[in-house]
Amino acid sequence: MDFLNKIAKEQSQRNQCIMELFDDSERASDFSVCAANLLLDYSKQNINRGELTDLMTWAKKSHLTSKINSMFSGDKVNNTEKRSVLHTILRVPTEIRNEMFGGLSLEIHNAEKQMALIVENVSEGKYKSFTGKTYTDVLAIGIGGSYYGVKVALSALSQYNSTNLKVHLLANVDGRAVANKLEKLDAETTLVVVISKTFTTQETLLNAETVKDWMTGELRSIEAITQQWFAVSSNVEKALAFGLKKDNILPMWDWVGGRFSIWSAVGLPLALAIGNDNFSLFKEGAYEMDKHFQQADFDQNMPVLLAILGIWNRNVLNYSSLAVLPYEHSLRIFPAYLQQIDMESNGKSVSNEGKKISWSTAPIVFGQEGTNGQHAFMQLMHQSKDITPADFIVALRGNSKYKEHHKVLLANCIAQSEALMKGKSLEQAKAEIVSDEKFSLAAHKEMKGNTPSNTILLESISPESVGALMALYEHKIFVQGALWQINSFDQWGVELGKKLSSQVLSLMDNNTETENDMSASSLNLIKAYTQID
Ligand SMILES: O=P(O)(O)OC[C@H]1O[C@H](O)[C@H](O)[C@@H](O)[C@@H]1O
Repeated sequence: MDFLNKIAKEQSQRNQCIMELFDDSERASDFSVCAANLLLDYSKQNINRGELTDLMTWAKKSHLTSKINSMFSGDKVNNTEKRSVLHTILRVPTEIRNEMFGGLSLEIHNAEKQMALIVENVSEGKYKSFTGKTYTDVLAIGIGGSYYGVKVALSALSQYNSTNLKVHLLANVDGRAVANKLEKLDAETTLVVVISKTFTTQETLLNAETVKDWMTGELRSIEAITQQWFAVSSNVEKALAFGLKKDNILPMWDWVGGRFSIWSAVGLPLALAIGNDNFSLFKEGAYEMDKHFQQADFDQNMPVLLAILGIWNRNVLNYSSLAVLPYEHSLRIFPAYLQQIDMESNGKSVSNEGKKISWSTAPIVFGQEGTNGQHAFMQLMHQSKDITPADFIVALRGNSKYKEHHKVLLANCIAQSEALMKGKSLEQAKAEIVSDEKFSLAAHKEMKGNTPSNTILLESISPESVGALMALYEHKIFVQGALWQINSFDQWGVELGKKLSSQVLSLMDNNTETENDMSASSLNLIKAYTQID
């Protein structure tokens, strides 16, 4: 990182205007790249050719190629947990995978077969419920990585739902969320999938217990659980102890990180909605991106470019956030999904060797559907002092029935990236003042501009394009972690809160034996709870 520190110092007085970079007439076409049917236009970034070339050279010198190979070949790149990171092999076509990974490939193949069979039999009504009914609904219980991937892909691909099953997700432990789901469901026709890699996650287990009580109450038999419930977990013992049938437990391997696990049996609820064929296409799209990522030169490599531009913005230009703005209703969950895969992966400050690092890592990722953001937080992006880089994501084709809507959507997407870059000078604002307006109003209308953005174009929303998009960001995050020299695949930072929540729970139950060193603030809050009737 010495190189980055050096250029960050040199750049501290940098006053480069993005618009001026377009004096280079080839910029728009040269600063864009296609892969897996996606197009990334990064010409609105605040970086010139020379700077980009220097960053590429730095990435090469930082052994990025060997780090990429290392991940794909199964080295234990998750060094704190001594695990390989191989979600990518779940997307490799079987014949190629067999050659590369032999025994492991067979294990994957068996899980795929088991999953495809469940999807086929449930959606075709061959698997019946405990009372002999055809399933109408699926309730998937899981949180974090056992939720976001499914959630984002389910909503992105809702137009591809090809079975008659309605899939519902339950992540939040809030009783209101549970009540809200259960009131819509009929125990006789609901199939339940518990997704938990560890099968120890407090929220998931409590939700699962409550749903189990509901179902056994409704159907008056514990046998319903053995028949109507499936689990996806690496902790078979715990899943069995919960009451699940061995044949109904699908594997989750320790070499697949939770937040990268949608490609495994964790994708079961998704496949139950979109069907086996669409699920395969979803993986194929991701595989296209994997091949591109492994083969393309860095200056034509979409994930590498996205990662390096993010590092430029974070570590050289010192921008601390990233707005993710899908101009696409079906991608509305994408910012929330990215928050997990980006911030949980790279929100760290210790190197792989366990040393404190001096550079910043993951930006604060936020966002929502772009059109809605325009009428809310984008005011800040246009006029506050801080610069917020943005990723615009949009599909060229929208809903075929409402073409005019899609034109307006796309127009807004392009206009916002233009406005963020161009801004409006005080002079321009003054020139717009009409005679009965106060001249001082011009200052309020000035817009800072010079805000960098990427635009990612999908031809249309499809299983392949959504798969490719998700793989693109997975790899972007991997590259950033590799260059920041951190482990993107652990999440020790979430542990303390979990431990303290057990202590708090015990105090809430008035358990006087509980050892604690809670602050007076927290003890007061606990007391407030214990005093309600
Ligand atoms: O799949 P599970 O073991 O239930 O874990 C669910 C989630 O909880 C953890 O605390 C982590 O923050 C997530 O990375 C993980 O995906």
